[in-house]
Amino acid sequence: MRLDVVTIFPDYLAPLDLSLIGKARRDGILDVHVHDLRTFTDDRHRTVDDSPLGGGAGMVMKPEPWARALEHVVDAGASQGAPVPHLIVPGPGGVPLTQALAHELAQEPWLAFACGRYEGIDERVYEHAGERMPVTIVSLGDYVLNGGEVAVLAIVEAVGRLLPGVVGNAESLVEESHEDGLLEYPVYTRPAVWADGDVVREVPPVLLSGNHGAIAAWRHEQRLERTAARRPDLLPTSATTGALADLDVR
Ligand SMILES: O=C(OCc1ccccc1)c1cn[nH]c1
Repeated sequence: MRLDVVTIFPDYLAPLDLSLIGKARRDGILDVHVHDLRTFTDDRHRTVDDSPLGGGAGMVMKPEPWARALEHVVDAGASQGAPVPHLIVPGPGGVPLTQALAHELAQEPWLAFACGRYEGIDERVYEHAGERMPVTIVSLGDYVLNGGEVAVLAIVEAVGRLLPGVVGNAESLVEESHEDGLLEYPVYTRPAVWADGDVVREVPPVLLSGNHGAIAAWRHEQRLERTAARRPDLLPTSATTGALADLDVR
């Protein structure tokens, strides 16, 4: 998969050289290109923003540098088996990033990311890009960041880890939170009995029983309880009125 990122803070994307994503790049699974938006300005001050027309606080990102930058990305990556990338623009007003969306994006040969800053990007950039490539505004959640770079790191990690060969043990991708609509169960490791100062903390005995059926059942129960307690919105309504309704969830 080819990834292009356009930003005024290229250094913000340095973490993409680390850990699993960094290894995926070295293994040739990911081909990441970061572009500095200021490369595509045409004035001495390399201006990327200006005051909002119609008034209001803050600054808006100018359209011309973005149009030039996106044209450069399309020209640079044309050999991807796709003539254009799917442009992802992080923003508070976008569609929610979900595990389902991450799986969809992981199927694509070429993604490009536009990192907004200030009060946002001139709306005509979305129109201009939308005439040339698919454009999706993606939100990480209902809060406001100062720019899209942090969101791009999150989206690239959520998508990249789904690509074959990136996560060593593909088993660990199954039964995660949200993979099948339930939160994950609690996990434990040695010591089975932890002397935490003068408090002794033990692991649920079922996990030491060797009874894999009982362990699977206990884990499923834990996932239902946690989902009912923390994210009832994820549960189908039938479940909340049925078996779960009388669960003692704190
Ligand atoms: O703030 C966000 O994106 C950065 C951004 C983009 C455009 C203008 C200002 C800030 C964001 C919040 N949830 N998901 C993304």
